[in-house]
Amino acid sequence: MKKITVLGSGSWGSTLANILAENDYQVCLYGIEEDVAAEINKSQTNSKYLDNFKFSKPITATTDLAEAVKETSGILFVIPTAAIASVSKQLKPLLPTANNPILISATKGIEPGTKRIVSQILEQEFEKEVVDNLVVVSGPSHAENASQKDLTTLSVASYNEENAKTVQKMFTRDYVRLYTNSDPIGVEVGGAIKNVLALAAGMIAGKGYEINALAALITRGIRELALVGEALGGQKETFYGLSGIGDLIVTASSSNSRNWRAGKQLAEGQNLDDVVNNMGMVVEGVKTAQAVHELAEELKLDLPISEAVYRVLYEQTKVEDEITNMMHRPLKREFQ
Ligand SMILES: NC(=O)C1=CN([C@@H]2O[C@H](COP(=O)(O)OP(=O)(O)OC[C@H]3O[C@@H](n4cnc5c(N)ncnc54)[C@H](OP(=O)(O)O)[C@@H]3O)[C@@H](O)[C@H]2O)C=CC1
Ligand SMILES: O=C(CO)COP(=O)(O)O
Repeated sequence: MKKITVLGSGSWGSTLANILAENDYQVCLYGIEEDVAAEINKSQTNSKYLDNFKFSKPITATTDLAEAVKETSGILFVIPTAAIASVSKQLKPLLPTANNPILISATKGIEPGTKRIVSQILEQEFEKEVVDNLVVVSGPSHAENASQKDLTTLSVASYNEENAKTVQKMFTRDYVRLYTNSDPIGVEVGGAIKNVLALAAGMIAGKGYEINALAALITRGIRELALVGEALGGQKETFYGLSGIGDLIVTASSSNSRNWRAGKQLAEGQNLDDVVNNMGMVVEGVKTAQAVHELAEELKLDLPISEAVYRVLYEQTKVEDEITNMMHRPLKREFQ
């Protein structure tokens, strides 16, 4: 039985760990919370992050990184973007060289300040050849739904096609279908930027707007996602696939989205610190909104929705004022 290490014992880490266990991998889930690891080892549940969920086949959990990666053949990153650099630094001296484990990232975000996507963070922490073999898994997939076996599709992207095919097989189930993709940058950027747009979707819902507004947000939003994605080196068609428009649809239309819920709570008048602290799970769009703002300034990109989200988060502007301003922008052609 091949061992796979999953870094991150939250909702998505547990869901992906379960799929691997169902496919007969020996799964070791690493996290920083002793109580979560103890519960998983005792009862095969993770009640802090997933309701009505039990691992289908036994897995083990640990807070010891060295134990987690010992003799592993694959390492899956499912921790928040903000933790990728520090965990990679701890991981580097522990990496088993004998079996050269495949690295996989399911984390979705852009780091503010450095404006790095996850693969660029990993590239600076590990040798280049490690990252050339990296596989990115992303797409429309709420943990709450996939863990209950809702039909789920994902992109699996790598410059190394063999690795992409290997990971495609690792996660394939009768309820999970994956498509290989050779544009990891486009897949990563789509997965990160949709979180900012999902915050906006939650904000319009919080102000009582309905399906017309949501359709406008998704359609004008995908334009922003594609603009940033192309500027960062992604391929246009990727943004109209599962990791782009697909993930934007799921995240902008479901109350299972942490980003959508955060946007709604902000529009209802809660402050950002309370929203983030009370969520109990990572809201990646909050930091990514700052990174996207920095990218918009540097690359001179016109991103009205993302910039409105940034101002609500970091300049305390009111959602209703941002909506009014958006609707009163100069009239223009749909396609410039
Ligand atoms: N949830 C979902 O449906 C999906 C999430 N994703 C992406 O997956 C990533 C993880 O999300 P999700 O599972 O929802 O997040 P959660 O908040 O549910 O879980 C993240 C886990 O990582 C832990 N963690 C934080 N810092 C560290 C660290 N330094 N070392 C080890 N563990 C750490 C957290 O612990 P603590 O809580 O104590 O901080 C928590 O257990 C995000 O990038 C997200 O965008 C992608 C697809 C679907
Ligand atoms: O990435 C996700 C779904 O594909 C999860 O989005 P949230 O982090 O907003 O819940």
